[in-house]
Amino acid sequence: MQVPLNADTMVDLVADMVPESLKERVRMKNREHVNEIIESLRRGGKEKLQVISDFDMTLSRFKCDGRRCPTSYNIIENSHLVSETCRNKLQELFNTYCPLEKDTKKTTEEKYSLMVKWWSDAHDLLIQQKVPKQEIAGAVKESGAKLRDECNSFFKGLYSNEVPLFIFSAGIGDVLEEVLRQADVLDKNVTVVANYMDFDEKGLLMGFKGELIHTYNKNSSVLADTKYFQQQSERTNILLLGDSLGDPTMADGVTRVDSILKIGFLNDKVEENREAYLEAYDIVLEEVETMEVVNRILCFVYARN
Ligand SMILES: Nc1ccn([C@@H]2O[C@H](COP(=O)(O)O)[C@@H](O)[C@H]2O)c(=O)n1
Repeated sequence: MQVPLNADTMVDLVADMVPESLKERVRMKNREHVNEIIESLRRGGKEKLQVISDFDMTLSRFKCDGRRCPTSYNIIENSHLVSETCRNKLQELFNTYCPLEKDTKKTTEEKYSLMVKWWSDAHDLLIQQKVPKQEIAGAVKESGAKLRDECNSFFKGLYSNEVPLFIFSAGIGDVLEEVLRQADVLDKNVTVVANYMDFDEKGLLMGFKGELIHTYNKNSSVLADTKYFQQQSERTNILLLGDSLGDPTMADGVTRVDSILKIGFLNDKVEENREAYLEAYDIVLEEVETMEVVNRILCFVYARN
């Protein structure tokens, strides 16, 4: 259900943030509230802003030319770095657990242990393959992984306006960093927390570092080093970007939040998932492969002087 804007009291900023071509695919449960948050982000300006984003299927594309794009795990899984038997087992895991991950009828508690099992089994299989560090860049190059349209402007805008970007991902850190490096957007304002590979002295995968991060523990519980958010303590306005129902908790570790705008990319099974996404996010972008709406909001914030 969409709440009508009270035209007497509020300028409809959202109208300027949504290009005509995307109007039908941008939804909000409460447009008035979204207007209020955007206005309050603008008042704080770029100095008060920090961005927290998921990676797979949020910064990276979900589909390209009608075909699914790979996640950071799929990039390794589809490459020559794993045997065919291993690939089949990883795909079996994906086919079993991905629908459970996306199931909006199950609670987070119900999904939690299933996700731990998925990630742990996949890590075990990858470790058995002794994936060589040296060959990750080649696998990324050949993978067909792509960032969303207008992602370059998104990254470069944040960098030139000195706005920090925290990428909080349950994907493979080494792989997603390489995707960003090859797109030439891995700048100094970007911090990544993800599942990083651990290599032996020969550069072969022998484990994963730190606590396992999966879709439903992307919150302060896995941020062993809380220094990052302490360093950003003056930045009390948050723009959060995600694609799953686990992503809205990514800002839980932020020391103080004045305003937060949560934007969710609903990539698949739109009708079925719409209600749950409208509950979880302030703005829902349905099958939208571009960062245009996000960039317009950011430009509006940068423009304050
Ligand atoms: N073995 C696996 C485990 C997870 N995935 C998918 O990767 C996504 C991870 O990362 P985010 O950047 O979105 O946090 C996750 O949503 C899983 O669907 C996978 O492909 N293979």
